[in-house]
Amino acid sequence: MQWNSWAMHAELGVCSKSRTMVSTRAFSTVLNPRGRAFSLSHPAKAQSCSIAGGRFRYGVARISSFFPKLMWSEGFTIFGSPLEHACQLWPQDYSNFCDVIEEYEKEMKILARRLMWLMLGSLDISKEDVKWAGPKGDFKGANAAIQLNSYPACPEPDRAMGLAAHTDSTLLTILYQNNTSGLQVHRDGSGWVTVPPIPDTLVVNIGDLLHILSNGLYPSVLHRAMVNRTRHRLSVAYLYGPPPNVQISPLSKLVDLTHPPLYRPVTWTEYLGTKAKYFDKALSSVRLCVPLNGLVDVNDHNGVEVGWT
Ligand SMILES: O=C(O)CCC(=O)C(=O)O
Ligand SMILES: [Fe+2]
Repeated sequence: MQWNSWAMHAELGVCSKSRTMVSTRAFSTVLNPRGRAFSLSHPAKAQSCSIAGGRFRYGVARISSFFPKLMWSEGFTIFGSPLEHACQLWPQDYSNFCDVIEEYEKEMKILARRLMWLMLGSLDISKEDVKWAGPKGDFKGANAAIQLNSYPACPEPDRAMGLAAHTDSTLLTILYQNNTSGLQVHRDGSGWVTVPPIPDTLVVNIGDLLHILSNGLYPSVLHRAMVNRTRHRLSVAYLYGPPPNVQISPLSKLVDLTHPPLYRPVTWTEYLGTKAKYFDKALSSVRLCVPLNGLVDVNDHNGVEVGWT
């Protein structure tokens, strides 16, 4: 199978079961501006920053600290079960939110594993080649988080940015967008390309860890989110990564004399720390040598301006 390496539209009919479509539709209820998460009062959202040791995080994008201006967005990050926080945010009625998140998480985990093996299989990588995937190749120890993003309508969309250009620190990210455009990916030669929402379709973005694992054969995708003058945009990112303390390095089958390992081994935990410190220079900070084709990492943005005016 030929994969488009910058972003893939994963047709749900092919890659998953119809239950995932139910889940994505249910998001309209739990995320709708007049519905749930983002309609909470500011104190309630702020409170969710501080409960239960950061398993549920509300706030501005983590990458905000690298930019002088605030981004036009807010987000909830959910690690593991949302139950404890949802109980506190909606004491009378938390089960719908939890049910949708938990069902979605279950479906995404299955889809992420399938996508991993489709992509690795295309490189001739089999279960024996990825020890940390486990004897059954089910990536049992894999870790994931769900990131709910909200981009309110913006009166001056040309002067604001929803989410500035970045690559994800994941193996892959499976993205659901509501019916409002905003996601753009960067392609060499073409510049910023809009990835419009297509009903019942998810977008798959390659993250930095798959870039490392594939020794650059699956380059991570530089992407950003624009805002809209009249429409409130919502997106849900399923951030999929390896077990936090497993060393990720270029797979030995992909390395030889003419294809030396381009990156040193790094754990997800370590890489997240590196990203928090170096942001767009994170991937090159773990690079061992320049690829023979001379191309630098997309994460270095190939000279692309990551800010906005
Ligand atoms: O909202 C989007 O389309 C992009 C979200 C994103 O890039 C992220 O959550 O990392
Ligand atoms: Fe992202």
